[in-house]
Amino acid sequence: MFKKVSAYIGEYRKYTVWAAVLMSLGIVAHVIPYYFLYQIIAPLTRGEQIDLAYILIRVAGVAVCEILFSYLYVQGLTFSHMSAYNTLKNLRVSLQGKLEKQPLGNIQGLGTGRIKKIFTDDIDQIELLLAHAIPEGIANLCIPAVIIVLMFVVSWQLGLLSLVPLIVGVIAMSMMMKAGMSKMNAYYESAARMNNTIVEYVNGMEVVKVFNKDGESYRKFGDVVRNYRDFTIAWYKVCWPWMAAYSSVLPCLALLILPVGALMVLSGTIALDKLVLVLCMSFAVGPSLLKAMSFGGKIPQLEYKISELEKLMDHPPVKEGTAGFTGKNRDISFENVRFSYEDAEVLHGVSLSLKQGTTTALVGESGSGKSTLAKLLVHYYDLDSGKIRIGGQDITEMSLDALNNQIAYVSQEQFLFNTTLYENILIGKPDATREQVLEAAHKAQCDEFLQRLPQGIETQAGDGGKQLSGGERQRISLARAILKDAPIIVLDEATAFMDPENEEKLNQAIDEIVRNKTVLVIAHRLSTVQNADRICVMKDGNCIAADTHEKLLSGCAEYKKFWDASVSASAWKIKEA
Ligand SMILES: Nc1ncnc2c1ncn2[C@@H]1O[C@H](COP(=O)(O)OP(=O)(O)OP(=O)(O)O)[C@@H](O)[C@H]1O
Repeated sequence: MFKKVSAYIGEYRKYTVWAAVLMSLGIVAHVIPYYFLYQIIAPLTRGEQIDLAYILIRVAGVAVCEILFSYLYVQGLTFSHMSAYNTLKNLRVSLQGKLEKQPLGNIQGLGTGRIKKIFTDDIDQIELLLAHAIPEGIANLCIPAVIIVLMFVVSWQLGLLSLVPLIVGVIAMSMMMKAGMSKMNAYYESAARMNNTIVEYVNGMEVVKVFNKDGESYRKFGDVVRNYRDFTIAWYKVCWPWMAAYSSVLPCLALLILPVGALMVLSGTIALDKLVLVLCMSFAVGPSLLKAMSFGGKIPQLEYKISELEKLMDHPPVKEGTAGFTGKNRDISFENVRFSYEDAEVLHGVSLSLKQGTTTALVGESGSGKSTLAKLLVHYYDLDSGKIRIGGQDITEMSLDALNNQIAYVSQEQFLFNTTLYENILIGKPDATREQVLEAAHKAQCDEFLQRLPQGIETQAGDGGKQLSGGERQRISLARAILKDAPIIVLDEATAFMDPENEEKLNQAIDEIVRNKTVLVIAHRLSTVQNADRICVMKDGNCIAADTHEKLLSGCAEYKKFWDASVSASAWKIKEA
């Protein structure tokens, strides 16, 4: 576990070592006062006289040691926290990099709540390991070990006795870990379910309010919260008795040493001042051990969290090459593409070619695989078999960055980041000038609503872009794609939220963006794609025909059926009463 985490410490490893050294020295400073106390008490037990100066010097010694302890401990904590928080930063950055390269399905499969929990809460818990458990735990274990050795030197019998609470404490702690482990996975699974459900509930609040006020979603919410409560209590219940056992046994070393030591003094086995020395030392053992043990109890939880993190990090990324784009042009070919989500194959050997500078439309029933084909082109997933090439180059040979530079993808889900609309458009080309951003917004027909907004393009998009309407979000996404000016454009239902007037405007803008580009467009309304150079008809995960609108009308019954349906739908009128 430490090995895995320490891989992310990097140059801050030495800070963790320094932290352990400083904290150990701090604890030595914390233990020495017990020797000063012994120096005050021991002469009294021997009936010797001590003066005020003798006592004051030792009291001053105690004060200096405690100040030194505080100083060293704080310095140690400073080092350990610098190391810990830099490691957390490295972990988060690395996790983000790895997530970006994973198939989208893995990420979506885990659920937003769970990923959020791993990114924030679970990684934060590693702070406990690096900033406290390792340096403080080591310090708090080393000192009792040294003291117990010293006890053996003073009196092997009392040294042996000091091991009794230690052994009982370690047994209680390991029993607690064993019992806790059996409940821990269920507890964390339930925590992950609760997180996912809460995120789902908040995202779907609108639907819940309209359709489901007393229904399934509220029930599901209540169920996961109750479930989490039950697992938490069950977990604590099995741990508490053992926790109580080691918490009460470890600090009571003096209670054992005093009666046994008294008997030894009476039998002449040990001098009284030696017993006092061992007693004084025993006061320093309990608190340190208790602290070290408290970290021990957290280790299985950390192990679980780190393994969850690893699962996320170690999942194979999509196959990515290292080459840049070396295709000879921007022709695109899908060659016998097969693809499955989990075990269900949804594309069964699709072959399709798109000529550079032409527009190809994908049409077909809902669920026929249009969006999936588009997502495969932008390499969100690896294929089961087959190839996708751009200009003859297999997309798996090029780096994701290189592929990304070739394609602007406007998907069905128009996600905007919670920053200004300007910043949202700028994502398309981070080094663009303000004029270029405004120009892109203008081309995407954003002017009309930007003028309405009090802060125009500097308006905040809100959480996920919720401040804007669906159509407005779509236009901002298009502006992003226009700014990117990539040679290949993928438009997935790009005009889905448009009213007829806006759709007309947007189609003009799209005509302008797509000029001289290789375009793959998905649209349900056939009227929007009838002028495409080629239309590919998808059915049940197959491309059953690919041709021009006219040729398909006469040669493809499935397309004719779609076309007739779309013509009759556009002729629908709501009857006046
Ligand atoms: N993330 C996913 N996990 C599992 N199955 C999925 C996933 N996304 C899509 N599918 C399934 O794959 C099939 C193809 O879906 P896809 O979204 O590509 O169809 P589509 O033709 O674009 O549909 P629509 O026109 O409704 O958007 C469907 O059966 C769908 O249920």
